[in-house]
Amino acid sequence: MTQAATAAPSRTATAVRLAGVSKAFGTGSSSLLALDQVSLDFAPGEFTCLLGASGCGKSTLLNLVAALDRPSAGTVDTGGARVALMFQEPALFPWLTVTGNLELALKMRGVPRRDRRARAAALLDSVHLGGFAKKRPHQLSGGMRQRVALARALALTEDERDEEGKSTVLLMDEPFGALDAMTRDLLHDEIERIWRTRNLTVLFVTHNVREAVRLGDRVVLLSSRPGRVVQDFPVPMERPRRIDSPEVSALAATITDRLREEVGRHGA
Ligand SMILES: Nc1ncnc2c1ncn2[C@@H]1O[C@H](COP(=O)(O)OP(=O)(O)OP(=O)(O)O)[C@@H](O)[C@H]1O
Repeated sequence: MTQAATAAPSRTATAVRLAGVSKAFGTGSSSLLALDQVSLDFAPGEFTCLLGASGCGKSTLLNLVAALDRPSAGTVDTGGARVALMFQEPALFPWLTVTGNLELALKMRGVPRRDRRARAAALLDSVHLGGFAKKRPHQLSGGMRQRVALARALALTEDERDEEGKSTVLLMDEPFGALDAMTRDLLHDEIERIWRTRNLTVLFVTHNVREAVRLGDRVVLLSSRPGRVVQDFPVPMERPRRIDSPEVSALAATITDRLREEVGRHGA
């Protein structure tokens, strides 16, 4: 990840910048080009949904932004922002209580012991789970576990220094993919509220086109093998949006047609 010593003028308008990013796995004839020359800018506080057929490199892109992997070419610049990642599976520690899971994340962030209990309680309140502090993950529903996972992702961006004005980057890899439609609807409202109040820059991967239009300020469509940006759709509808509204359905239909074209082209 590029960490420039001095802030470039563009830094104020860009939370994450991918410039000419390619990622190949393997070498020689067995090498696979997962991402090819992807250039994307994400503004601070912007909610972007990434869509594409299976295998188009969406998770690879998130991994690069999280610095879990390095690009084969090009640069990924987060300007030193705090980056948190949330997956489809909540992956909580089953032997710890809900509070224990959050306190551990806060400890990893360097939050002093004396502050952890109160910070964990505040995080739990922010995802409306204040009454479940002492429960263990298996005692919660799937939706509740994802709320805890969201609180933990937010905990991983907490810092004892209160750095005003720095947008936190939250990477979400199909976080609601395993949930039923009603729970997912509720969590859409939750994530939208938290995104607004915390001024998060969100990169949200999904296979669900309506979900992308419900949530995103923009929807970026990627092609497969190699992953390239096919089209960047702005989502102009006012919030709050309903996933089953005619406006969301109409734009989702347009994007689905474009996605089908891409899938047809690549036989994915
Ligand atoms: N560590 C790896 N080694 C080799 N190939 C990989 C590796 N990680 C991903 N790939 C390949 O790179 C391509 C992109 O994978 P990636 O998981 O990023 O796609 P995706 O769009 O997130 O897929 P899905 O929607 O199915 O989750 C795929 O062809 C995948 O097989």
